[in-house]
Amino acid sequence: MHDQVLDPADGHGAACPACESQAASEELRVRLPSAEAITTLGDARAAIDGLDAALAALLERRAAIAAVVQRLKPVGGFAGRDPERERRIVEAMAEHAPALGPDRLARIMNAVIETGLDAAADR
Ligand SMILES: C=C(O[C@@H]1C=C(C(=O)O)C=C[C@H]1O)C(=O)O
Repeated sequence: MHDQVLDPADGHGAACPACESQAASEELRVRLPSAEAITTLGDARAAIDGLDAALAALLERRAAIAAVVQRLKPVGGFAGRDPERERRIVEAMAEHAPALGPDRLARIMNAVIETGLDAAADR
């Protein structure tokens, strides 16, 4: 098992003020269990439950921030969908998830982005 800290500013060159401000951000520490170290069904499910709890928190936070983007853009919501921005998001994510690769990540992120736009419409 190992911990890994992902800095959102990495690879972007520009710092994120909301990430740097202690008052405006929280940290989520996530244990990243190694698949090779897991040998039982119970342990595998426990590891998945831990990762899913972190994923849920990240997805909810992402949706809230995507909703802010929709309010700030000249045309928000589904009408303001930006395929080029979405392609760059997937490309950047693929660097962190080479085993999934850009095609699978694109499918995942399409669902994440569409669900976020749907949730933003309720805000
Ligand atoms: C958030 C934006 O709006 C839409 C939603 C996106 C997202 O959830 O990441 C990405 C691109 C757009 O389709 C944006 O333009 O940055």
